[in-house]
Amino acid sequence: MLSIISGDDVKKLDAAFIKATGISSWDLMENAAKAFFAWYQSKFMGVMGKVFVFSGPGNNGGDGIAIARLLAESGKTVSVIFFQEKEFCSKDYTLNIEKLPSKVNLIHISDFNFEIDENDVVLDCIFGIGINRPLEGSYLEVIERLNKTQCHKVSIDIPSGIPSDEILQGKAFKADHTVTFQFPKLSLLFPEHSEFTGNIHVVDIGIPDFFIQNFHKDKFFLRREDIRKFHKKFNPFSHKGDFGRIMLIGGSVGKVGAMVLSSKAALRTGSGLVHVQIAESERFIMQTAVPEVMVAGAEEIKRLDVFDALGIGPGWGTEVDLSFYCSILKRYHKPLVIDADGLNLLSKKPENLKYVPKGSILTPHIREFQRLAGEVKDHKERLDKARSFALEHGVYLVLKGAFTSISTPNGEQYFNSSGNQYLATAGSGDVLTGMIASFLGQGYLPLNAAICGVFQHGLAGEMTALDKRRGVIASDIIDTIPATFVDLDIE
Ligand SMILES: NC(=O)C1=CN([C@@H]2O[C@H](COP(=O)(O)OP(=O)(O)OC[C@H]3O[C@@H](n4cnc5c(N)ncnc54)[C@H](O)[C@@H]3O)[C@@H](O)[C@H]2O)[C@@H](O)CC1
Ligand SMILES: [K+]
Repeated sequence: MLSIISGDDVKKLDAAFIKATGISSWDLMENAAKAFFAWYQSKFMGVMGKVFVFSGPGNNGGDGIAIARLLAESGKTVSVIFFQEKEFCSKDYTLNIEKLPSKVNLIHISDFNFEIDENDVVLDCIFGIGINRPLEGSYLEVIERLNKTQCHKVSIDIPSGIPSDEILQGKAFKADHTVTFQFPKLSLLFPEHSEFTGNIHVVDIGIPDFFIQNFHKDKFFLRREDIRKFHKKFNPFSHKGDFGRIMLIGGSVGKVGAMVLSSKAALRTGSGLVHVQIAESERFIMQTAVPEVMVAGAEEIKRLDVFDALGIGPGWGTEVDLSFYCSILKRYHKPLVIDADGLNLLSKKPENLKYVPKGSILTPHIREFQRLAGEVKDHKERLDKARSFALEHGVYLVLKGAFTSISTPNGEQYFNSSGNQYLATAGSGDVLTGMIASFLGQGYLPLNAAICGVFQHGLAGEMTALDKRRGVIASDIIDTIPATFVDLDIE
């Protein structure tokens, strides 16, 4: 898990790391340049064009000069386009200029002719996380011109113009890829910036995560290698009961498909027993579609304590009797999952939030969260609101979207790295509800259930998109859930 720290803290981190290890700031820049170079070799090997490195006056520009050297040494034709004479640039920038081989063309921006081919590569090293005001003057003109140029575009650390932790004011470089150092900067995860960041890649520059955690402890980026440790181990003596008995509640007339998807997803995630409570008239559809589920009668709804977890909301409709809903919330004393209409019904009467058992997992998408918690001006404010909502109500708030965030009752936020745009398909959220409820029913702590559910849902989306792309439907995601256990090597 990578800690996400603020731009201001990165400077303190660098200083502390340099002091503790005795390495120089130049060495750290060299690590960054080498990490980028390794990424470039793996991803851009086949791109034969020239490389244009646009270098600003700070350490982001310095990274660019060091990268230009490594690329030139590997045989690439490289030009560095600079804006400021070295006297006005950072110390490590200047040191790197002195090490630049003579075969690198060093061109002042005012002398550059912008003859860039489609196959060429532009590296954006104009500004990094040290940007402290909107772009203007020649920086703005150059970036606007580059944004209109057809070629491969890669931003180093962050697209120039975007601040590390805030929403962009004004213009920024539009990259196809952003290669960011050590951890993703918070602003790279904002939907407002997706047109600038392109694909985001995190490369390691050798600062151990425990070191970074000294500076910040409440925002984390979840990666594939982190997921195993959140999983529970089962053994050959485990029986059906160990895999949990869950109850899913929802499925009004015409919307029972949502429960078909949730219950199948729960079974594919490993639940031992899945009961559903749906509109009586839909019973036949349900049992035909998923013979493995048990359709609950009214008496089972009375005895909620026998279930290891509940999942409430998929396809429930908003005409549900609120006193029935509240009686479920009041009588169940363990964490449960609430999604879709289960959330919309809470938005109708927010005072009912007090009946939601502590540690429950709420899974709104952006619009559902807005109904629940009110309007926000941007994603930064939305994340702040998600954090305070989780703290105030003692719940885990899974805010769905690209880089789904999980806000916890103690103020932490976890950002997911798996998934793609193809998950935005009808029923995809119902699948996630089934998966999280399943893990919860298997005895996972709520945080672990949310993390494993969110990550594997995204991973299933990635795996199924390999041969289906925009043709992915929710049923494909369900079919791929078992393969995610294999892929992650989880028993
Ligand atoms: N630990 C890390 O993350 C490391 C970061 N490094 C790099 O260092 C970068 C940060 O370097 P800096 O702090 O020097 O910041 P920048 O390289 O972003 O540039 C800051 C400089 O630009 C000026 N400036 C800011 N906004 C401006 C604007 N709109 N117009 C004109 N001038 C403007 C500032 O006054 C300052 O001189 C990172 O983004 C990364 O690329 C690496 O070199 C090594 C280690
Ligand atoms: K940059």
